[in-house]
Amino acid sequence: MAVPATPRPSLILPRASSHAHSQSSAVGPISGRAAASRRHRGDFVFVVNPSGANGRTGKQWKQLLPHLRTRLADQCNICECITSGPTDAVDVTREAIEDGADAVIAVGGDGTLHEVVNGFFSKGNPVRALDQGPDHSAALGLIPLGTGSDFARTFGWTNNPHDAIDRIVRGVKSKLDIGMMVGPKRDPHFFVNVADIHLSAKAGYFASMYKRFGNLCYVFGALRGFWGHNNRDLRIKVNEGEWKTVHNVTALCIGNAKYFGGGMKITPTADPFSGSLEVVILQDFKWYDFLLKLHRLYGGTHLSVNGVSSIR
Ligand SMILES: Nc1ncnc2c1ncn2[C@@H]1O[C@H](COP(=O)(O)OP(=O)(O)OP(=O)(O)O)[C@@H](O)[C@H]1O
Repeated sequence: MAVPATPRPSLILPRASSHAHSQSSAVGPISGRAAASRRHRGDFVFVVNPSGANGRTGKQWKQLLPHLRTRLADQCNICECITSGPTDAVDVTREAIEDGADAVIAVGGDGTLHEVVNGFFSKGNPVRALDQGPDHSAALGLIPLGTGSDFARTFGWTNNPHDAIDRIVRGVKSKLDIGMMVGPKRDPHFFVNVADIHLSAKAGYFASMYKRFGNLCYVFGALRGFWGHNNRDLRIKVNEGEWKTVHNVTALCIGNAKYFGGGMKITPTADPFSGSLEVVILQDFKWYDFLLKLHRLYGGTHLSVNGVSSIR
């Protein structure tokens, strides 16, 4: 699917679902001071995870808020929502959009962003404002302040919140692909970065115990994940092809964007504006293979390593 190339988008509009279609109701760029006073002031909701980056997100947010208010004062009303625990950001986002928010901005890491993205949907459908016209849409935004903040890396963004505020003030928007996961009985679940199965999913789980070590938490999490890990045969089907068995799978990663694990460029050719996903499969990896090939993972040069394959 052709998507206009937009340099470094600051606010991004999720496509309605998967890669199938795009919303036509993108809001235009935020205009200058004079025009802003004549037209609707946007309501921007900042969903902040105070526990992100081992508690650093909450502290940074407190320092940032006065600056943010000054920078955005002319453009929008600012609403601050501090999450109370896991999954809270999903509900807060849904409520904000139903109440007519013009943008919901995740403040934190990839976990917070993931919850905010899922708040844009309910039972697989885009959430809509209750008393705005059908043309109204809410934008997704990000102030990356997490441990890994891996989604932001694909755009070359760092954890510098002042840069993020500059992007929000500039107000450039772009449509973004969103991946969709459908289980046998559950509502669809959406992802914007990398979805993964088996060892790397365990690594993400265990990494949460080592966040105090910064990005290294993902390396420690992976090594912990290898403890008692068995590579497994998986049956997979890609792009409406035939089902095939892939033997001794260590991890299977489906990338809409390039990075996970605190800077590992796991799906190096993924592009969230391309309309397609990249699938990378690691086969028959042991913990020592992971350590020996770690530099290749960080550099995104692992696709030529034995036991690694990529499908688009
Ligand atoms: N108030 C809270 N207390 C504890 N946990 C929370 C709270 N709010 C959100 N969370 C959970 O914290 C998880 C991790 O947060 P987040 O992703 O922002 O930071 P991080 O893990 O440091 O960053 P990254 O995922 O980029 O490495 C989220 O997935 C969310 O479920």
